[in-house]
Amino acid sequence: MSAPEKIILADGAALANAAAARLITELVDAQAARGQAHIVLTGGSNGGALLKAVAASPARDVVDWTRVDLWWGDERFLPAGDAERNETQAREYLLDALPLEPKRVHVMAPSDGTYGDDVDAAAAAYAAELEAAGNPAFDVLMLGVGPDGHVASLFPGHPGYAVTSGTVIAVRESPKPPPVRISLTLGAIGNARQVWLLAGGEGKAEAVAGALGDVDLPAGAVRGTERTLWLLDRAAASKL
Ligand SMILES: O=C(O)[C@H](O)[C@@H](O)[C@H](O)[C@H](O)COP(=O)(O)O
Repeated sequence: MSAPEKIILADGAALANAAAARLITELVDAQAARGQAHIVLTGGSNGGALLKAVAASPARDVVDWTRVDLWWGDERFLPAGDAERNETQAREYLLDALPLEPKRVHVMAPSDGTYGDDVDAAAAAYAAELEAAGNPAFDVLMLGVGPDGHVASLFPGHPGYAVTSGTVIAVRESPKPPPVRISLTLGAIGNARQVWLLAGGEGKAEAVAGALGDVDLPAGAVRGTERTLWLLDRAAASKL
């Protein structure tokens, strides 16, 4: 478990660019050390901006994308191709432009896929996929932070936050729409070498201050084994 550290950037654009540059470097380092890299993507605006910044970076070509495994921290349980799916957005912002190995792109099932609308079966299938890959220690796991202090689809006071076993859960009645989701558990998140929390904008300031203070929030509960890094802009850091 690593103690939280923070880096404060001027604004949202600087936050996205700094996180993108850092991600590219970490991917290169992980591949040099271990031959491959596992990263976990997040939904949300800050995670999306990071992916767009990677897409726009000339440095992205130093990564061997054919040896990157992509996972998701959470997914909105919607039909394949739905514009609100985190997968759909990630493909549009970055993935479609990369020479990825399709079998290394580990998407959480849509609501009209193999498991139909059975979100429990879809969550179990993702846990099985992680297990089949050896429950990898993710090199970098990125998380957006909600104004209520949620990360992935683990919401304060919601049952998923209290789950202490297993790697993947089905989430119902999510306070943030859509209501049905799939999420990594706190335990699975804690298996990452590096956990990065991305938060930009004034709307996040209270959650950031609470999570880095002593409020019991999912954003404050996550830790990487080697590093827990908050990447903030000035507005999100304004209540620290
Ligand atoms: O699927 C999702 O909605 C998320 O993965 C969620 O956890 C998100 O990252 C935060 O809500 C922050 O989102 P914003 O960056 O858009 O505020």
